[in-house]
Amino acid sequence: MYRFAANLSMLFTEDPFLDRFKAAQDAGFEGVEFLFPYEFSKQDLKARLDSTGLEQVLFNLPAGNWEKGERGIAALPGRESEFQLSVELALDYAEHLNCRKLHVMAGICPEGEALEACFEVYLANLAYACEQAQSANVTVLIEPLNTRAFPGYLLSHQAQARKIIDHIAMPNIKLQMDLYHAQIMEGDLSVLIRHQMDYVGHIQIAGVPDRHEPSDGEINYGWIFSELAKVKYDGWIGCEYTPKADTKSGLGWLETARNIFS
Ligand SMILES: O=C(O)C(=O)[C@@H](O)CO
Ligand SMILES: [Mg+2]
Repeated sequence: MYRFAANLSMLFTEDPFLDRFKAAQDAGFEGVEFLFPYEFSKQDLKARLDSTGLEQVLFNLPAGNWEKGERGIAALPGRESEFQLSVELALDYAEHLNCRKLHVMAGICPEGEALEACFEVYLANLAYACEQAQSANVTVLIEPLNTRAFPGYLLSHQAQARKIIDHIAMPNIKLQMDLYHAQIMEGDLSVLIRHQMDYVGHIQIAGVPDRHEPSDGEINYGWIFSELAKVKYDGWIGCEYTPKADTKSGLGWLETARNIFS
């Protein structure tokens, strides 16, 4: 049966970042994920994992200048050396935190650059990242993002991700299937899940349209969890949403899910 990971970039933000590990443990999570660990030392992060017994499930490679609107550099021509350094840094953290999954963000094709040129760089960088990650037993994940929240992001559809994974043709590249993004871009989630399952390395969830608790909005996650059980998904489910109020009071949905699927 799948396990739930708290996304510490979005959950428990009532607490300072390093204290969110304990908050996640207290709330019954078994694992954590987050966007970027790099402003903290890997030793401090490891100490929090050790003291809570939580598993570090996933984090992202550095994604360029986030404040200035960058959303990844893997597809940005001219940034290849920076990308290679980012792979090295992320793998160093992953090894220390015993983390087996890294999300590589493609980015937004800069104005004036041809889309084809960005895709060419993206494919070459992904192949490089997979080669580097292979000996560390790390899987590289790519995630289609919705264009409402991430306008111009290069990867926005599930079929596009499958093509890329087929093209790279390495055993350690998989799909990060975020059902919040998939619902906004495509819908028909039950069929999508059946269709994509062989490619999936990680799943994330949130309510649609506002990215609040999974129980809030148009997706029936009770139904989705049984669909995942039917296709024998036994990986992690990353809880990547912005709580409507405080994190803890919004966790009723998790208790319900655990009761049904334990
Ligand atoms: O926003 C998401 O969805 C993610 O999973 C992030 O890693 C990218 O912002
Ligand atoms: Mg996501």
